[in-house]
Amino acid sequence: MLRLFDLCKGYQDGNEFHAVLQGAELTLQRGEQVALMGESGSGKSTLLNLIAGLDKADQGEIWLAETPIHAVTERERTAFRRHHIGLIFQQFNLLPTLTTQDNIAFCRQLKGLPEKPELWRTIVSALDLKPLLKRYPEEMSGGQQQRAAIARALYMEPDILLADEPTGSLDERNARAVMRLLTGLCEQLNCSLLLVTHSKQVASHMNGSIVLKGGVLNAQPRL
Ligand SMILES: Nc1ncnc2c1ncn2[C@@H]1O[C@H](COP(=O)(O)OP(=O)(O)OP(=O)(O)O)[C@@H](O)[C@H]1O
Repeated sequence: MLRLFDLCKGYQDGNEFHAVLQGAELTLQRGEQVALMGESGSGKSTLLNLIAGLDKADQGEIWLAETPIHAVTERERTAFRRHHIGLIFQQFNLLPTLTTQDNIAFCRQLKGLPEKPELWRTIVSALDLKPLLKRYPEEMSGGQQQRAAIARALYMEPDILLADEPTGSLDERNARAVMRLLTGLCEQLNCSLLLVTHSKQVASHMNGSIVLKGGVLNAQPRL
């Protein structure tokens, strides 16, 4: 599903070039669920942004299924993202003018898929979003917005889900429930999951872990 070859990305910092990714390589099979770990500032969000096609690598290749994300135009990357990639980012990115209900439906509509009431009910109930469906993002707490963002990403039935600390704003009980839902639904939808976390407990829900260190990715033994 996802293959990364020799991925390099850095940022200019005044007169100095700060290398973040220095030849990162990864293969993620369809349906595989992997935790992406690494110290703060090691480049995990940078890596997700490149895979999502929101930023361009300096060097290397990103293949999602048969699409060379590194080589297509920005327009093609956007179209690919809408159809195939679910995103749960740290800033949630809910549309402020839409209610929770409309935010959750939004990405599925963009993809041109018809509604799927059974999947809707499963997601809304598992994430405990029913009482919040009519609320706008500004009327919700960080954890509630995070749950809405998770629902939106899952309801579009992506081929791959990129999640940046999706339980970071949740208490332990909610975090466990959300991880069960995320991993269970990804399995049901045969969706690959690459999930950034600092928590070994969260990582233990996944098939495996990789650690980003010194700009490269290293597979970790099973936790
Ligand atoms: N747009 C940018 N311009 C300059 N430097 C950047 C930019 N984005 C990220 N960086 C730098 O790249 C490095 C990696 O940042 P990134 O956010 O990917 O790390 P992270 O592993 O996701 O961190 P955290 O766990 O704290 O979220 C950091 O040193 C950061 O300051």
